[in-house]
Amino acid sequence: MRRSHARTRINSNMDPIKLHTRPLTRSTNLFSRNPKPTKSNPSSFAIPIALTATLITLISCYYVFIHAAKPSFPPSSVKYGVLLDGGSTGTRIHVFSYDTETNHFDFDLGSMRLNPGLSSYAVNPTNAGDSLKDLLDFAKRKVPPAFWADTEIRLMATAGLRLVDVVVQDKILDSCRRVLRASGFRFADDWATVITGSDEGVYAWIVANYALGTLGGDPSETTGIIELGGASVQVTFVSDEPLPQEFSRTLKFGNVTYNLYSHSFLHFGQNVAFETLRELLSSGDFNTAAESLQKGTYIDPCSPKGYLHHVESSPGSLAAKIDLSTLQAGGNFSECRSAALTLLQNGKEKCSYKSCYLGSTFMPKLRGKFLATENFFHTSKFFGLRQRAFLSHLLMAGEQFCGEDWSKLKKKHRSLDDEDLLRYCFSSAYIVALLHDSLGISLDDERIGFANQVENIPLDWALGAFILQSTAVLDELHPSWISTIISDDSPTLLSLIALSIMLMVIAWSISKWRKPQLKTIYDLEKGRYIISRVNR
Ligand SMILES: Nc1nc2c(ncn2[C@@H]2O[C@H](COP(=O)(O)OP(=O)(O)OP(=O)(O)O)[C@@H](O)[C@H]2O)c(=O)[nH]1
Ligand SMILES: [Ca+2]
Repeated sequence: MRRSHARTRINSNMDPIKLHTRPLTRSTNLFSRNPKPTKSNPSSFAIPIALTATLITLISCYYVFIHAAKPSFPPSSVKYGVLLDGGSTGTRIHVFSYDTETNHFDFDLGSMRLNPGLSSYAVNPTNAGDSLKDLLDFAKRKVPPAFWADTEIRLMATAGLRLVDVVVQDKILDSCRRVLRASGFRFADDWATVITGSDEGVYAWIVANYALGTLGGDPSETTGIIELGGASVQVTFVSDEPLPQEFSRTLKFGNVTYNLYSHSFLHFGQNVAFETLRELLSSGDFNTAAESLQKGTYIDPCSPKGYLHHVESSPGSLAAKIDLSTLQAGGNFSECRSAALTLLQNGKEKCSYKSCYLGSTFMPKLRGKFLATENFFHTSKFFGLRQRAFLSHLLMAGEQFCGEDWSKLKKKHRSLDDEDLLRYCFSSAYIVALLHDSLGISLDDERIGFANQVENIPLDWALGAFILQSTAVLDELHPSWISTIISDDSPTLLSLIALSIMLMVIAWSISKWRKPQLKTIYDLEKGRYIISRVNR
């Protein structure tokens, strides 16, 4: 075939390949009129199709006969962890897992809470361990038995036990150690301890920034935490101020160093603060603005009018029952707020640091964004506030609640028991006195987010402790995209499908690349069709 002639006449950049076809009329499109079907070269298409079919068959076989058939037994790369959080109002057990291959944490294997807390065993400390048994049974239902012996269990007690005399603390912990040794999980006696408030704050900071994806990133982009617990308040955030050693924590994640201020303010937790305030009011040691109506009775501005006080015990301390019958409910938000502020500022005159915002304890100026958790969250949720709500909204809601008559409040909130409903006058006033009057957060500042979780990650300091315990190098902590996108039950299968799709695309493009682009053209000189290759 004359290449040059064929080329100039038909299309100069075509290399004709010789094939017999039928004549073409003038008006016909070069490609129409179904020329006699040319016998295509089977090898040019069959390869990618065969490859793809093989791949899909293999994957289906894998999934049907291997993956799906195998018992739901976690891979050996999975490590379980059980952590008991010994809080002042209750003890809760958390079961977590961590896959050392995918860096993937599973936080929602379950948690269970039992009230009251360990500190309520101060009067009979040797029974404290028995309070853990139901919690341990719960954990054993979550961890496969084959993993129990390798699963570490730790008890970390917080403010509730910090308030108890050290001798009693040890008796309570020994009773717990006895039960934990016999639990079937892996346990060592020094894994049952009262952790420092500073550690508690650091663990909470870790889980918050892990959940926000800022752990391992720029320190100035991290988020601080303020946790209002039952017996203590934790404040932890990155500070660029020089910090006295007792308040300073340095954390390294990968090549990033975080200089943290971290402190736990004991007695400032909401439950203990409320009990302390009412104790002071009932003994007449607290000069509130409102005068008592008759001798021997005192106004309680933090309880809505019509609420009847009764004899109360204070969990977590050795104190005997307090007689609150001398109190008369006189719900008044601003008076409750100023009474709360008096509590928070108690001892400020003894401040020996550059700045003390709570009592006489050092705290640098708050900087950046904060997540306010636990009671901050519960109270904001009760008043229906948005996550990033202004304190001014809480102030208005608190004023209305405190000023409402108790009988009306009970009708409006039938599902809540009296003690739960009562706390919202004090908690709203206490939070404004804490965050605005003491820490200086303005009433219209959006820096504060009220939350107890970020997406599906609970902001439990226990989780932060497990994260530290499970991973040596935290900067790998943030899970890779593949482990966050793919659900836990089929990472392998989904990645195989992703792989096969990729291979199919590669196979297709190879076939396209190798398969010559052919055109059917009519060679006038020869009076017949030929198929020619298109050059790129
Ligand atoms: N309003 C409200 N408060 C709740 C609810 N559940 C728990 N709380 C309170 O929220 C606080 C829970 O914070 P936690 O940190 O768990 O308290 P804790 O661990 O027992 O106390 P600490 O030892 O100080 O940490 C406690 O003051 C509880 O009384 C709830 O559903 N509603
Ligand atoms: Ca707590």
